[in-house]
Amino acid sequence: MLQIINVKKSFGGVHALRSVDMELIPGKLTSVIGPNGAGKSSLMNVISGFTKPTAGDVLLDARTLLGLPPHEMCGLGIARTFQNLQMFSHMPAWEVAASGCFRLQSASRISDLLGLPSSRAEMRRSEERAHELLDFVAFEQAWRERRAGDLPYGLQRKLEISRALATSPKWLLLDEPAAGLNTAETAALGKLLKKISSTGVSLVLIEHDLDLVLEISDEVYVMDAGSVIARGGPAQIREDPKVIAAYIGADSDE
Ligand SMILES: Nc1ncnc2c1ncn2[C@@H]1O[C@H](COP(=O)(O)OP(=O)(O)OP(=O)(O)O)[C@@H](O)[C@H]1O
Repeated sequence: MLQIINVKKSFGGVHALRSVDMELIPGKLTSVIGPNGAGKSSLMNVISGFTKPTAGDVLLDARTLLGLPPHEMCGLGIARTFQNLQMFSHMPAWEVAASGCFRLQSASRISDLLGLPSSRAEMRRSEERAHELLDFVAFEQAWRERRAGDLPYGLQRKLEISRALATSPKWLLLDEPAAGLNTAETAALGKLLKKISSTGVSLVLIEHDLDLVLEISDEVYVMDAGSVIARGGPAQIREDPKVIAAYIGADSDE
């Protein structure tokens, strides 16, 4: 179980997270929604170790994740996606997916540098695995040699998901994967997330798109102004007056 215990995060006088508690159940698709400024990204950054909370703890199976370097988070089976692929923009798409495979490799740095056979075999395996994952996310063959930075939004999102899946995560944290997608792309994304969930990966979706979240989630947390204001299944959340006031009300003001 992934537990968020009494987590607070302040930036100067701004309280991005005010004592947040969550219990995320393995094997489920859990979403966190909320209006702009609710604290969703801050929460994602705390869970994934990107930023330290001002107070509180994040536990995976009763072990703290705070202060762990990225490779240890990865070793524990935690992966996250980012909203943009800036750091990979110059690489061909298939190579971005393959880059996620490297934690699984056993060839040493030295053999990498010297281009020795063990390393070359690992590279080939990574490439094969990358293409399997790109097939899994339905990333069209014709785009696989293109630079990641030149891809349309929808394909960038699929690529980012395949890169994260390449680490064989137990937990996959997704940072607003529907941002910038049109209706058809969002529907396809929903199907893909359900498919990933059905393979046993625990998904945590930070998302702005209420319809998507209510369609695909097993459990939903609703945040507003740094606090959790509701938790429940989609049907319960849809009817919750606090959610309607905070989230749908805020949306209709935009
Ligand atoms: N690095 C930062 N420095 C200062 N304030 C920050 C920082 N990051 C977030 N905040 C503030 O914390 C609050 C919560 O922001 P956060 O980005 O976590 O919300 P969000 O729910 O992800 O919003 P959005 O949907 O707009 O991305 C906001 O008031 C924001 O301005």
